[in-house]
Amino acid sequence: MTALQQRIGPHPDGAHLPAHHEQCLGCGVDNPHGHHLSVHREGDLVVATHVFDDRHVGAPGIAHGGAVATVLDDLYGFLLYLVGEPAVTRQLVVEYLAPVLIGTTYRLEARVDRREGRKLFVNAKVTALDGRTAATSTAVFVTVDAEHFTQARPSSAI
Ligand SMILES: CCCCCCCCCCCCCC(=O)SCCNC(=O)CCNC(=O)[C@H](O)C(C)(C)COP(=O)(O)OP(=O)(O)OC[C@H]1O[C@@H](n2cnc3c(N)ncnc32)[C@H](O)[C@@H]1OP(=O)(O)O
Repeated sequence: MTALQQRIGPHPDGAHLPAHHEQCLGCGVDNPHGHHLSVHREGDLVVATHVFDDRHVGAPGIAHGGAVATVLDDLYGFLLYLVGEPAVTRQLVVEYLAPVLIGTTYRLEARVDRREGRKLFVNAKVTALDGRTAATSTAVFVTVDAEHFTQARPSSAI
């Protein structure tokens, strides 16, 4: 069984979901520049509690918009464990409703809205603990076969 197949699951409700791989910018524990996202399943949602730190600053004290997009993109990547098929981002849209503050705890959640053939229409939001939504997002992922991930270099990482 490949590492990719092992990650497909199934993953029961409440389960912690495994990182895409150790070096993943979003969730890999061995990436020193990464966000070290820790994600679990809540029903049809994938959820993370996340704090952006000084490595991800844009304007002083505020998370860089690209860092927020990175984390959302990676969070969507955990929905694939629920879908049970690999897919990649074709389109990513982020609405920045309020500054995402460095050193502040946010709840991130994502879900699959609908599927049309190979296309997965997904959405997400970033919410402060006081309930205010700082960002919302939609994305289109397209399912791919395992060979998609071996184009860049031979690897069994994912
Ligand atoms: C389960 C376990 C998973 C394990 C985890 C895995 C690792 C995950 C890591 C996660 C890390 C985080 C995530 C990352 O960072 S993923 C990394 C960033 N993303 C990429 O590198 C993807 C690069 N792009 C590609 O490789 C190709 O373009 C793909 C493979 C995506 C599609 O090229 P392909 O030639 O195969 O397909 P197609 O061009 O015919 O298009 C297919 C369909 O899509 C429709 N379409 C196109 N655009 C749009 C749009 N904007 N709105 C709505 N629909 C759109 C299009 O009309 C067509 O529809 P239809 O005609 O079929 O009806």
